[in-house]
Amino acid sequence: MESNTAQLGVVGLGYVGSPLASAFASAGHHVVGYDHDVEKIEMLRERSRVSSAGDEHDESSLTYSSDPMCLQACETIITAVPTPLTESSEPDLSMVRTAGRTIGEHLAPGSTVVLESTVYPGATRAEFVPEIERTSDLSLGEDFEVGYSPERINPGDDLGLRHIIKPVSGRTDSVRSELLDLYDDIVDETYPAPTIESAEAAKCLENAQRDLNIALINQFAMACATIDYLEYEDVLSVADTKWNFQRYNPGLVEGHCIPIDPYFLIERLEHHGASASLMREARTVNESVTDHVFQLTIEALNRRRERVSVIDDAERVLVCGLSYKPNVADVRSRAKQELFEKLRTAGIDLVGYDPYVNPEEAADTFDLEMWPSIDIGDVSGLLFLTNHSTFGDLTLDEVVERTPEHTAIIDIAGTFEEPIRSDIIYQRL
Ligand SMILES: NC(=O)c1ccc[n+]([C@@H]2O[C@H](COP(=O)([O-])OP(=O)(O)OC[C@H]3O[C@@H](n4cnc5c(N)ncnc54)[C@H](O)[C@@H]3O)[C@@H](O)[C@H]2O)c1
Ligand SMILES: CC(=O)N[C@@H]1[C@@H](OP(=O)(O)OP(=O)(O)OC[C@H]2O[C@@H](n3ccc(=O)[nH]c3=O)[C@H](O)[C@@H]2O)O[C@H](CO)[C@@H](O)[C@@H]1O
Repeated sequence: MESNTAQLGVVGLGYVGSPLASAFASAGHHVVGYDHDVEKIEMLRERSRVSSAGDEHDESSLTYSSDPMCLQACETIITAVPTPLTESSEPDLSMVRTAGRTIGEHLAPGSTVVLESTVYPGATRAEFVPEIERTSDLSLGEDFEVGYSPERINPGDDLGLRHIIKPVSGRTDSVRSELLDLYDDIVDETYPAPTIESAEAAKCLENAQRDLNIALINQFAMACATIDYLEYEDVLSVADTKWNFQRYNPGLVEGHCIPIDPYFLIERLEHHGASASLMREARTVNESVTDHVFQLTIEALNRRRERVSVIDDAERVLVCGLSYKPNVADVRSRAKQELFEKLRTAGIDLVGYDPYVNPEEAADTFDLEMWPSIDIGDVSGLLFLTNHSTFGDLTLDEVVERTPEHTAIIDIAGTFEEPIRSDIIYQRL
């Protein structure tokens, strides 16, 4: 593997940027990872020191810095900074613009800048490039070039960066060709996106489609709750036998992709006077699951109250599963924050249990006392929100044995598949 003398810069060393920097370094590139979070840089440097101690790993192939001057030596700069939503669910590209300004301040003429952040179609040229030009006094096309390549890594999945087709686009065919060669060093298959805008839009559409599919199942499952002869699990098990039925499960739709990316496309379509009603309705349905879960939890606790003689005023519910999806540690979740606020407002005391997450991070994120298992103290209910594989080791009988009598089990995640005993208070989505 020939060593590349050109320096490659990665701006934003999070879930996307950090693996990207490592992958390019492992492929022989000289990479500098830049992040404005000093603590993160120190953590990455320490991890790099520990991992390379004693082996011939060329530490110089990947260095980290919180000083943006490190970008001056870079011929290619890849940017992966956050693109969250505002409180009113509008795209917030402020970090993309700030990163553009920082890059512009240190951009060497003749360089190529690539944006990987998820943005609305048109944003690379409309929001990112102008900031680079503003602080660099350089002109796109004359002094530097730009490209866009969406990120499709799937946290918690072994698929990994290398095995996911990577769309790559550039301002010109020649820029795209150079970037395809670059990304071919780290992924098995790249795809030449016709334009930057097609790559930006594809990323949003992929996740909007997933959101829509999940919304269909969520709306059907919530409807089944009012139809006594329909169990949505039964219906899904039958539908799943059709060769082209795509299986989705009902639940809280969380994370930093699916609940967010559709809004980038909604904003852009409506900006141009087109309808995005289907995507909007899917978001409305999926966001309504939070209140549905709240109602189910209260109803289950009320059913418990009818059975227990002594009613303790402050009922306590143990939330099992705090990460945004199964088998990941990432607790970034707006839906759970909203759900917990509703439950606390209703006087419910919450504690948490999740073997996958960092307990301090979860405690801090959700203001929760974290328990190391399900039977640390008295509870009125167990609320299963994330279907971690390890929860599959629990049986309903074991849960009943290890918790106080008449504990309500609200199984939103579909953790338990065994026949439900009539003597326990059990609620599915
Ligand atoms: N996390 C995923 O699984 C995933 C998947 C696909 C796409 N994406 C997209 O990739 C982008 C990055 O997401 P992420 O999950 O890696 O975010 P993250 O929050 O994990 O990491 C972002 C990093 O960027 C740094 N940063 C922010 N502004 C900066 C600036 N101006 N200069 C330097 N560093 C800066 C932050 O300190 C942080 O370390 C987002 O647009 C996201 O939608 C994420
Ligand atoms: C690069 C990128 O953008 N990658 C995305 C990433 O998305 P992600 O990490 O956000 O994970 P998702 O799996 O989409 O889950 C999101 C939320 O939806 C809930 N959910 C899910 C399925 C279902 O049937 N019912 C549900 O309720 C789940 O619990 C969670 O809260 O990986 C997906 C492949 O997994 C990709 O396709 C998708 O592009």
